Amino acid sequence: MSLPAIATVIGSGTMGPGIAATLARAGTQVRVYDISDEALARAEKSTAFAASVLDQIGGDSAPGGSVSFSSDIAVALDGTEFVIEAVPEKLELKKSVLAQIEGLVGADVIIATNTSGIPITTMGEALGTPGRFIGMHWSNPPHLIPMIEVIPGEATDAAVTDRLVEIVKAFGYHPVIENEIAGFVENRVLYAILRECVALVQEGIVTQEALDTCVKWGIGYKLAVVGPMRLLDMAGLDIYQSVSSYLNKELDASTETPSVITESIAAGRLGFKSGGGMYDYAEGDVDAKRADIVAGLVAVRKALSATTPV
Ligand SMILES: NC(=O)c1ccc[n+]([C@@H]2O[C@H](COP(=O)([O-])OP(=O)(O)OC[C@H]3O[C@@H](n4cnc5c(N)ncnc54)[C@H](O)[C@@H]3O)[C@@H](O)[C@H]2O)c1
Ligand SMILES: Cc1ncc(C=O)c(C(=O)O)c1O
Repeated sequence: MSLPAIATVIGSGTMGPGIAATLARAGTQVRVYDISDEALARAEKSTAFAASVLDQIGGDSAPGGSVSFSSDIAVALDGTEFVIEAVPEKLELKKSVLAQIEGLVGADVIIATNTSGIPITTMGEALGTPGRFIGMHWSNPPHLIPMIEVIPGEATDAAVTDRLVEIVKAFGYHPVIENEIAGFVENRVLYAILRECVALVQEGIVTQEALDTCVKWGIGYKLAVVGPMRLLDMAGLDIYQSVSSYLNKELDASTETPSVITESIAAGRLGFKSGGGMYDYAEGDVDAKRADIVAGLVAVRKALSATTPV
């Protein structure tokens, strides 16, 4: 199982640095490109931080890996074997970036996208050679969550899917191959959970602190160890039938983004990145919370690696 010798990450915001650090630790020379010099400067720091977190997890660090940063896309793509696009989730922007990439790389270079759920076939329309294009959906934070959704579009060559699975396994992550569907699998499940959680808080059924406690120490902890399909076996399918027969029709089924979210965004409250969102954060609180989350994820990942994969 071999990794690409040289890979390029296009877009160095929330996701790019952790992706770069993960591939570099496995031995790949990673080039990171962004249109924003400020984003590149921030990414240098967050890539170094992600690398230090990977040291905490332990495991092998392959020789030869490195990360370099460039504001010149031609430099970042020169000689590359594998490209991961991680620019904002806007279809037209992604299409134009993909076309730009295609014009600068060799015909055999795989182009992957980290889209959270835009159909791969739709994005692939931007390319003259869509057979080389595939979804590679990392979960945030990408250097800590060792699962990647692999989503071929209608035009993706089977050999490209096979090669991506090989690459994912080579850096020690679990590849999950899926048929194409909007939102893919992980975000369909996550957004079903988030829709119900936000509705319960917005309707005043529960405070957000109590909701977070319930999910973290209840289903969150449990689902980290037992997947939903096996949880059904653990609970009993008859129990699921009884409860779902009266509960499913009560669950939130709204199709719009809830007002508690749109009003927060309108007020400039986006979460950690703006210093406030669902919660308020005083000076230093965001860094402390991020450190707490990283420590928890490192500990849980170590514990889970001693259990069966499914
Ligand atoms: N944030 C998450 O939790 C998460 C998780 C999984 C997947 N994703 C997906 O990954 C992708 C990136 O998300 P993110 O959260 O890192 O976004 P982000 O907004 O944090 O970062 C995007 C970066 O792309 C750069 N950029 C914009 N236009 C560009 C261009 N033309 N060329 C190069 N760089 C450009 C921006 O300057 C920015 O630094 C999106 O498709 C998103 O849906 C995000
Ligand atoms: C809220 C939210 N939306 C999308 C994604 C990934 O595409 C994530 C994540 O990876 O955690 C997320 O939390």
